[in-house]
Amino acid sequence: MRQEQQPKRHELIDMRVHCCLYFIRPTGHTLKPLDIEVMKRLGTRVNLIPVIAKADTMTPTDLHKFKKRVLEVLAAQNIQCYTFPIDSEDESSTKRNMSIMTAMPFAIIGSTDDVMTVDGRSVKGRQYSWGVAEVENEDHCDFKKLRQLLIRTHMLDLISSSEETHYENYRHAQMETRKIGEPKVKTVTNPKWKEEEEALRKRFTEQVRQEENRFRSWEQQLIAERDRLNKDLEAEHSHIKALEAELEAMQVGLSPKRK
Ligand SMILES: Nc1nc2c(ncn2[C@@H]2O[C@H](COP(=O)(O)OP(=O)(O)OP(=O)(O)O)[C@@H](O)[C@H]2O)c(=O)[nH]1
Repeated sequence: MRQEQQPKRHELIDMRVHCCLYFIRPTGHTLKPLDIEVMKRLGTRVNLIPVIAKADTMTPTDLHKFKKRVLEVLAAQNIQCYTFPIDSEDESSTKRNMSIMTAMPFAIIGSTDDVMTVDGRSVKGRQYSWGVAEVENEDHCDFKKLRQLLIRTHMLDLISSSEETHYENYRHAQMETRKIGEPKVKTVTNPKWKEEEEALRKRFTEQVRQEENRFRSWEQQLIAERDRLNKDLEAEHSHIKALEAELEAMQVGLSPKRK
């Protein structure tokens, strides 16, 4: 957005994130509250694609149940995940889109190792005593479908929906709350910084309180000293008045004798 506000806009570099793969732990239960909260926030900002990691750690039945539960939670919590139109003019594309969409959330096996299958094929996968979990086998996981979506069939759609939906929403919100050309107000969200900020604020308040007390007692001392000096002054005044009266009396007493 800052690039858009510059005088020269023809060499814009697209720094937007077009897709976010959210890896879900293969717990077999359901989504954690933290997953829900984070996915809720991400879903409104970016094309969010949920992925179940380490799919080889679950049996196909458990995986199926887990996927179902995750989908139910996503729907119940109104979490916005990336979707695309299924129907296409070409029947095979419609079929392909359907198979990709029904695989969500994608269950993935990750490996960079080449291993040997029992039937003698060298594949990317994970070797176990019971056999090989193959990364690119659609019966084992959804890696191929995810790869197809990301870099073959829907890459353009991911880019354009980032632009048309997520960026437009962001732009709209920013234009409503920010004056053109003004930098974005940065808010401190790190909980550790918040703690430090809170501790600093407490220390500052405590120091201010101590200083105020010190000034108050100093003020009391000054007032007491002023009162004492005033009293002394009054006493001196009375003393002088008494002396004056005495002097006057003496002068009155002396005057007739002289006559
Ligand atoms: N069973 C199984 N293990 C996996 C799979 N993918 C990764 N692992 C293992 O999980 C561990 C973490 O894998 P990484 O590739 O380092 O994942 P990461 O997200 O970088 O993990 P962090 O280091 O925690 O950030 C390693 O021991 C991997 O061998 C998988 O699909 N199945």
